[in-house]
Amino acid sequence: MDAFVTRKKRNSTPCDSIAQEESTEIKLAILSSLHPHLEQDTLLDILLAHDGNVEATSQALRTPRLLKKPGARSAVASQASLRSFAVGSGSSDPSPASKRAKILSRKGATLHLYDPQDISEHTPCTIIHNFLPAGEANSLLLELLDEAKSFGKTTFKLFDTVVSSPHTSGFYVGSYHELQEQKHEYVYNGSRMTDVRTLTPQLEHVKMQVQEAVNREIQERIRTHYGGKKLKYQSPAPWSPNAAFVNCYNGPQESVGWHSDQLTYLGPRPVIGSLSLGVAREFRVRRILPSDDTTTTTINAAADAAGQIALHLPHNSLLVMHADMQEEWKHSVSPAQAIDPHPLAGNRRINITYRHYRAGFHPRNTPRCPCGVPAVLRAATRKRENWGRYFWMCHAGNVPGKEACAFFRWAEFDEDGDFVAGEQDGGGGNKQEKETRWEGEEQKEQEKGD
Ligand SMILES: O=C(O)CCC(=O)C(=O)O
Ligand SMILES: [Fe+2]
Repeated sequence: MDAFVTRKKRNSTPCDSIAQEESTEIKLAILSSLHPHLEQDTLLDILLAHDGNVEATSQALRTPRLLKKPGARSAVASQASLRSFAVGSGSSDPSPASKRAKILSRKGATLHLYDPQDISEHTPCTIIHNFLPAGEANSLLLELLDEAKSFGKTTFKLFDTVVSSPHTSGFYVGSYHELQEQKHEYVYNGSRMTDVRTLTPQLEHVKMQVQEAVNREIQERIRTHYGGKKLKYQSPAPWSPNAAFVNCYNGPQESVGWHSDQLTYLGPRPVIGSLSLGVAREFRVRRILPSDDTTTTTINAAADAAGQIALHLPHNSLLVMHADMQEEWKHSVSPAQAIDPHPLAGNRRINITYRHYRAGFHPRNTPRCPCGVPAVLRAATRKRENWGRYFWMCHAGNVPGKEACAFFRWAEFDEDGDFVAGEQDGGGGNKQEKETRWEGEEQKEQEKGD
């Protein structure tokens, strides 16, 4: 960890401000892995109180009397239903929507939403309770509890520290051919996946039901939230999942920290169908706020943490994360103080995220950086002027024994989120020359914007 904490700042590159934003997430990931029983908000508060110093924060957490009192602590606001609030309020403000917006904008508060209509109105998600016939949900739960016995924790390298996710997971694809491709061509956090499985007949069967429901919800979302037109870069093709990540959270302390799902293989504006089984847990979402101040990373992080919304995901609920989710919001499953055991699962929660890996984003089609590791696709969220743009960057920093290089390239897509002609870069050719040219151009572009 020392290497990370005392890491020297690199020379200014186009992705420096992005790296700074990332560093708060990384610090939180390290702290989460060292103190898995603590909520991300608490870790963030204490990290801020220790000026962003991970080592001091971790030391203080090991010795509670050393804790600096954070200046502004997160409040927790519980609101069973925004609708009942709006109806019951005697305020002179005529618009229920503006009343809701006021509650939602309360900085530092966590708002608990249960009602599907509230969730759909105020988050980029929709929820369907009692999604599968009860017997089918139970049978899938039992099968996946059994599968989960052999799941592992995802570990990844963050500078000199190997961090492992505080839950276990398994990855499933549709065919043996896809399984081989996943093992030998795809790269996650700089490593290859060794445990890839084929979808069980039950996972396949449920996939078809999820597919139908998600496509219906996408159309509804377009009608009710996007003014009748799909989002720019959202794929116009029907959503057809071809992979599933299955997560197992064994006990109240198992969790997943704040993140957005990787866009690298899903492409921009992806939609994800997420089915929860077993113990009910809290799924939190918060908006990503752009910030134009590159010097106060920790303050930005605090602003970022404002206005969390907690959704409750009971057994047999399908959550659709819509196309406005990954680029504009982050999500997490926070550790719970207490849970209600489930009759079949005990303390365990199973979550299946069905995803569509786009053929155009197969690693053979996407840029590789000079270190030979496929580049990672990210949405620019740091600076207001770059909002809505995407970039490819080196992910070698997460490969054990490799240093990240300075590779950075803005990504360009057509209206439907496919690469524009000439952008594809899987075939080699004048790759090095092209990359150097791109980097130079983007450096200039960035300087103009600063
Ligand atoms: O467990 C969940 O509900 C969410 C899991 C998740 O965010 C993920 O797998 O990326
Ligand atoms: Fe996720």
